[in-house]
Amino acid sequence: MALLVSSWSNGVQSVPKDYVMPPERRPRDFVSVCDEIPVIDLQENPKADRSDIIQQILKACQEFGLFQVINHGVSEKMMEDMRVLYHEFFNMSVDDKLGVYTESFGKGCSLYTSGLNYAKEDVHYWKDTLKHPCHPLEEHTPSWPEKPTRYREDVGRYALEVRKMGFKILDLIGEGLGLNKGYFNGVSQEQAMAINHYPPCPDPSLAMGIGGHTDPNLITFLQQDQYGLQMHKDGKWMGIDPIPNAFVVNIGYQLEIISNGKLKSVEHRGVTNSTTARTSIVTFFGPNPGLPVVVEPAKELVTSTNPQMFKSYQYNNFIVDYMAYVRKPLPRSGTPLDPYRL
Ligand SMILES: O=C(O)CCC(=O)C(=O)O
Ligand SMILES: [Fe+2]
Repeated sequence: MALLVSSWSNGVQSVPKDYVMPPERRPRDFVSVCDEIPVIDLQENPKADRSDIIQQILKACQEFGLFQVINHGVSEKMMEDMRVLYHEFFNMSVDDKLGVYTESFGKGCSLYTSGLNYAKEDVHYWKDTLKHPCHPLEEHTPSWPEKPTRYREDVGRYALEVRKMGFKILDLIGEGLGLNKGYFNGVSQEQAMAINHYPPCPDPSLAMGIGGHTDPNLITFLQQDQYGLQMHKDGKWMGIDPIPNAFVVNIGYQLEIISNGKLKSVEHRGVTNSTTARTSIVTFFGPNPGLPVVVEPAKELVTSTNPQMFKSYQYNNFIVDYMAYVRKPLPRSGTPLDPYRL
């Protein structure tokens, strides 16, 4: 438990040496917040009908692999309740957190620190994460934290609301790509949450909250309370403006493959700051990583002028390869998509 950054970092004056990133992995240059990242209003009105919204989403997924949504249907009250709940969670006593604490990332519900393999890392990330599966709820809520006492009920309701929003957005993407309605149902049975907590860091220029990575799943929805998220585009890191009550939506590897390369997955990372703790509440949709779900470019998108770009494969195998890739020491060559290209 002593390992959790939130349990030892309060008041530290300097970054401990096993958290000081080598120069090439530091946040480096000042990164400005990018105001080109699309903010899409999901509420249909006379000015923005469904086909307008679909076009905006597709364009954003092709150019950026990431966008923000507002008027998405998840109530502001519920988003605020989540912020308060997780603030309380990460400020609980060590004893209260012990029930879900694990030495490293694992299956089921776990509270762990840094990256996916603390023991084997040469340098650690300035982050603690609580993560757990969410669907179906009845199967997973018994493994969730018991404290704060409202945790299971409130997070359960949030997970259902985010699920509705998620499928609404997937339907819009599917319609825009010309896929059969419900195409994504078979590749989005898994819904999981990761709540990342980045305590204030005495020198954010030396440390990293979460290193650059691309999500392996289908699509990700992120709620954030402070600046810290950055995306990599055209060789540069760009900051993402935290808009109150918006969700950041980013494309994962599976959606890039299913769209036969039309939609782009996006590399992103999280930096720390010296004054305020930051918490991101992240929901991942994707195939079940424990099952041999077949993923491949949608047949509708493969034509003689648009030949198939990726192989057909089983998602459980993809995840094994992805985990092996992210556990390799840096710098790594290639990307986890390379072995799947045709
Ligand atoms: O905390 C953030 O802003 C990024 C989190 C993230 O990328 C992830 O959990 O996959
Ligand atoms: Fe991510």
